[in-house]
Amino acid sequence: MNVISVENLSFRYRRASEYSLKNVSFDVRQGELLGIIGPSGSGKSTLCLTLNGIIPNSIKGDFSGDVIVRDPETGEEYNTKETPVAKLSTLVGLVLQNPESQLFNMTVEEEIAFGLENLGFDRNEILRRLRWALEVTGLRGLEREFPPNLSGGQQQRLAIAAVLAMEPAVLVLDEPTSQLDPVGRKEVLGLVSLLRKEHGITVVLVEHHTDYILRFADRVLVMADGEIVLEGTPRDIADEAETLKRLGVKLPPSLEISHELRKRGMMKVPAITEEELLSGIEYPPG
Ligand SMILES: Nc1ncnc2c1ncn2[C@@H]1O[C@H](COP(=O)(O)OP(=O)(O)OP(=O)(O)O)[C@@H](O)[C@H]1O
Repeated sequence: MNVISVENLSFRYRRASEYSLKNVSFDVRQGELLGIIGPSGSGKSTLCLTLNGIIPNSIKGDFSGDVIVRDPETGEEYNTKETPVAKLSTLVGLVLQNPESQLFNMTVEEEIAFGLENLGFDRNEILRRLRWALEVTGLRGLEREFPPNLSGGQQQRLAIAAVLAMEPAVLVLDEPTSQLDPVGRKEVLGLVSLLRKEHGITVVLVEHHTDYILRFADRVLVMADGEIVLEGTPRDIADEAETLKRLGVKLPPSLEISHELRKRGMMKVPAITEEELLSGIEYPPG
């Protein structure tokens, strides 16, 4: 089942001369981790903003095509251009690059409960979801902390907890690690893997660390200049190392080295991991 279907979507910001999205079509399948990569300015953040209806409902411009969100529980379909963002936000949870910009409550637990209280859930349901979100994101014990006092990785996990508490059908993460140090990055990507594997949560992840996407995504979209230029499994995408380089996508070291070795006839298939790199080298060249 597709939880989101994007059909012939084009979007140009007000006053912009160029379209930021050009005839983009793809689906998000229930339970998958869909990775999105592409050079800076290729339209990844703009695309994320269309998935929960911020574009075109709050950020206006020239919008054509459709984004359809399906509620997996009821099967109901919502066209984002006809549905308020408040409703869409309960189905598509969006987490942005900068955790600080998303946190505005005095304590961790208030931050997580905030959206639930606004939706009018009863006290028991709020407590149940609060406990679950704290547990999953590893924030138990920090309930009373002032969010700005948390580390970057904890803050981003809190932003994810606040969104997860709404029990959305899809979690959309727009470069959630770009403002974090390596420790924070590991915490957040570890959480993404856990959500996908142990909780079956559907995740759309924009990440410029291609390494993680190629290792752990189920499917990958590559964007360039507002278009989807490649779509496939991580293996399919790794096979297009030359195209990725041309587009300005930074390759993970194993893929970069295996790409060079393949050109020299010293490797047959691209290596995503170091293990694949080490076991795939052929010498003398075949
Ligand atoms: N608010 C805006 N108004 C006008 N143009 C914008 C706006 N936001 C983004 N753009 C333009 O839209 C295009 C796509 O930008 P977008 O931020 O979606 O790309 P991106 O792939 O997410 O880049 P990055 O990896 O740097 O975040 C760029 O040309 C950018 O300048």
